[in-house]
Amino acid sequence: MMNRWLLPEDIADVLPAEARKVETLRRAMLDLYQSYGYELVAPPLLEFLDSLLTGTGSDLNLQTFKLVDQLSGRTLGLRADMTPQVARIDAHLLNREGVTRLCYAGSVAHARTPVGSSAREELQLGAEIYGCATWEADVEAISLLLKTLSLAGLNKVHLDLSHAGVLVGILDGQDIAKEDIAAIYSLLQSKDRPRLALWAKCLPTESADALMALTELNGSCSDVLAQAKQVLPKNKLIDEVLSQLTKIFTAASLLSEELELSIDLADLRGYQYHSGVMFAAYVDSLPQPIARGGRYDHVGQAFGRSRPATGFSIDLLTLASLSPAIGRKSAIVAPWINDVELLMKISDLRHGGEVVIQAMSGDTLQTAEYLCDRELVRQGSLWEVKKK
Ligand SMILES: N[C@@H](Cc1c[nH]c[nH+]1)C(=O)O
Repeated sequence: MMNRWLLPEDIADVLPAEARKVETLRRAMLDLYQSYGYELVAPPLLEFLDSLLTGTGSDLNLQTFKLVDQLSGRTLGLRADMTPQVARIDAHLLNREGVTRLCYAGSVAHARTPVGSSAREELQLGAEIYGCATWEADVEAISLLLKTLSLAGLNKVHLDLSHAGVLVGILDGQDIAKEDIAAIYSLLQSKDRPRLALWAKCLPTESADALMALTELNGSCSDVLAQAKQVLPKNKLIDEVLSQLTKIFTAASLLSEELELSIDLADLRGYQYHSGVMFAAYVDSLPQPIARGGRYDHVGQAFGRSRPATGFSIDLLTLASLSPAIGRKSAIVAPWINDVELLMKISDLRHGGEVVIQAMSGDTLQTAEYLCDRELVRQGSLWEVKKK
């Protein structure tokens, strides 16, 4: 007989001790974001596909599960990323003029398992800043990301900076179709030098050389920035890209002593909606980035209001799996009998923060999360806590 509880590939249950860890981290992070003035939002799990994907690229479309709405007959998308939804909330619903800080935590699903991962469902946690076009917002996002990792016990972090505008700057002034730019972008993402060289042949020498040089522009920030100034074309867009990267690198290097910073100008791992500085954070024992973020100034525009935007997101399930274990909470065992004194005592203890488990008949109290090291025993007419 078919196993009825077989789960789809790369979809899994989260069992008690792990689920508690995830929830403890979720609460800690949302409190942290609140202490910085971020407001919590909760966009829906499902939306009409066209609005869910407004202002994003084909990469997010490929990642999105689709289903038919029985009420409207229209196609719905199950979100694969909450960032564009939060941009919609800022652009459309809040309609504020100044800087808006929003945070969120919710499930997202990927139609295809992301490279290097073994899960198609994530508990995405993130923080986004709208209405600030300058480096302070990017640095605040990076700083909050580092605090998030540190609160989860991960202090040794490597941050790779990149910029979605480099390619635009290299191809500036060339008559190249949008689809061709997307094709070059994905070759850069996969660092496919031979096929890039074929594309480069169609470009003027300066752009062709810069495109090929891009795949080598990675390493320590100051070296890469100095080299980039020499090999990339000299135009306004490239100047802007390099000056933004310099500002962010300088400010980020002051954030933590344990932070290692590097630049990889061909590391275009972000989604196609990213438009400016992008970053990816790496920790030991995970080959793929633990968190990603960056600028996406054009998503709000697609919702009718152009707003500068930057932020980061991280999968809480992955974060919890790398975070040191939380010790088992100790608990008090009480009998399940009709006794008003006992019920009052239990209520007081729970109110005071203790875990009290009332053992039912035949209950062997096998819990992954609680260590039952004390019990409630009757002393005359009173109930007292004694060591087991
Ligand atoms: N949601 C993006 C990261 C991001 C958040 N904000 C800006 N960028 C991702 O999953 O790659």
